[in-house]
Amino acid sequence: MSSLAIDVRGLRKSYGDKLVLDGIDLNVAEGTIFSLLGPNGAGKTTAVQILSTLIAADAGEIRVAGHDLHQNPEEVRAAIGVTGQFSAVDGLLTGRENLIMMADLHHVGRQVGRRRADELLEQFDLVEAGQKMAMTYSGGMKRRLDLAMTLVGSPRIIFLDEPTTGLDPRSRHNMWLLIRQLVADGVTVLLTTQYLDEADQLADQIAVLDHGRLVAQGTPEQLKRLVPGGHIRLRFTAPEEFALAAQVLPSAAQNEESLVLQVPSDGSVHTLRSLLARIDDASLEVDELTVHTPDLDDVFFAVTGQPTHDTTDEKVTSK
Ligand SMILES: Nc1ncnc2c1ncn2[C@@H]1O[C@H](COP(=O)(O)OP(=O)(O)OP(=O)(O)O)[C@@H](O)[C@H]1O
Repeated sequence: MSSLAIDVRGLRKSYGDKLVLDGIDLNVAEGTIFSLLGPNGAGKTTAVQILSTLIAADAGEIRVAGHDLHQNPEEVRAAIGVTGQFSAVDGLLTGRENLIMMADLHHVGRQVGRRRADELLEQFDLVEAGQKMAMTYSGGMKRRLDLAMTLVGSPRIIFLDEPTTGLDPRSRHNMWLLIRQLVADGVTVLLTTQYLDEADQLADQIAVLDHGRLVAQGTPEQLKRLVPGGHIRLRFTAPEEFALAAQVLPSAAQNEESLVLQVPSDGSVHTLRSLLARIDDASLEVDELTVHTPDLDDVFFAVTGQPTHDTTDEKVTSK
């Protein structure tokens, strides 16, 4: 038995002329969280659908839970759970009934099924809600129930396809706690997400998928090292101070509207000191100075050449 929960080599998939996965390799170690990160349409869902036996690949060697996916799809299915973007929750059933229905599908037996349903309602903070119809649930509750339903069959590997898309910050945070708990209990999680902070928060390993190709792979820290430095952000109140600073610091990216300069920086104290010296020498009145270490947004930009959709920073143009 290998210690890889998922081992993929040369996975390819096209829809007609459209190449969706262009020969990707993935190694997911048992008991870890692996995040497939990419923008809309990158091929994340397609990869999950293939790995969970829902659709067939055109090419590639794939082992999931130690089983060859082509030769032993039944064994793979028995070892995995999938929570997709489209919920399996039946709105006309109560939360508890949904869980019991799932237990029946897994043939776990009546008593065991009911006990498991109650344990999961407890674990997912749905004890009270468990008696109510799922159609009355909030988005966060529905996602929790959906994940709980995935766990009824005690899978060793769980595929979570964008588990927090559309959730408010608190519900996202709750979901993260639950996902971490699953891994602490020994489950392996393959998680797709468009959210850099989610991959950063949860993943042991991240693979960045763009147009069907893996453009970067590593731990969050390794990926951040791809973008040395980050920047120091200087904000001014007076336009003339901003203009003067732009002359003194020609390497800085400028945003004239918000009077902000971004000076590239390797994050070292030395660089910060020399910047402060230049500011002092030119007697610049800086309203605010902040140091930004690189985050996954920077990585994403560096490896795909495009910003992520949820970048909230003001627009800063390079000179
Ligand atoms: N059944 C299909 N037939 C034709 N094209 C498809 C089909 N399913 C997906 N595609 C295309 O394959 C590409 C990858 O889609 P996929 O859903 O895997 O991306 P994704 O990274 O999961 O994006 P999202 O975040 O929007 O779910 C897209 O261009 C999509 O339009």
